[in-house]
Amino acid sequence: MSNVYTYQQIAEHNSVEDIWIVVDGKVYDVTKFLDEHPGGDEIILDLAGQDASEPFRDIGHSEEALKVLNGLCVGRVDINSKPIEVETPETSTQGSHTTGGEGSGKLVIACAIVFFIVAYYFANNL
Ligand code: HEM
Repeated sequence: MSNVYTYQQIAEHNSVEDIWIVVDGKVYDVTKFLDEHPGGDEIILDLAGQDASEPFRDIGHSEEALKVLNGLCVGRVDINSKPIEVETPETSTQGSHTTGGEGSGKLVIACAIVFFIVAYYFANNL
């Protein structure tokens, strides 16, 4: 595999539709493998467009995993390029903005006010 890519070029492949990762100086297109990954897609998405050598090794992937990885190779990293910060893609489970906490806080205050009004009413009428 003779294609050589800089970290800048690799970082551009960081969306769910097009995702590359680096393992030990080689570049892998994991787009199609994402759904099949036994460790889940999120874990790979977090490393989209970046060097995943350490996390990949830390998991202790099997020989079988290494074979799959080999089949996904699209080139190698330009040795003169330096790793850069990459924004990881949003997934459907992230980024949901709930206002439930704030809403229930207001409800507690409203209940407390009602409680004190009722208590005041009874205290003055008994
Ligand atoms: C393209 C790269 C990758 C390939 C081809 C791959 C392949 C596999 C395969 C085949 C397994 C099943 C167990 C085994 O055979 O070792 C597996 C499990 C796993 N992988 Fe990956 N993996 C990749 C990248 C990663 C990365 C970057 C991480 C994260 C940091 C990761 C985390 C995991 C975890 C946590 C499991 C364990 C799942 C379990 O046993 O519950 N993988 N992977």
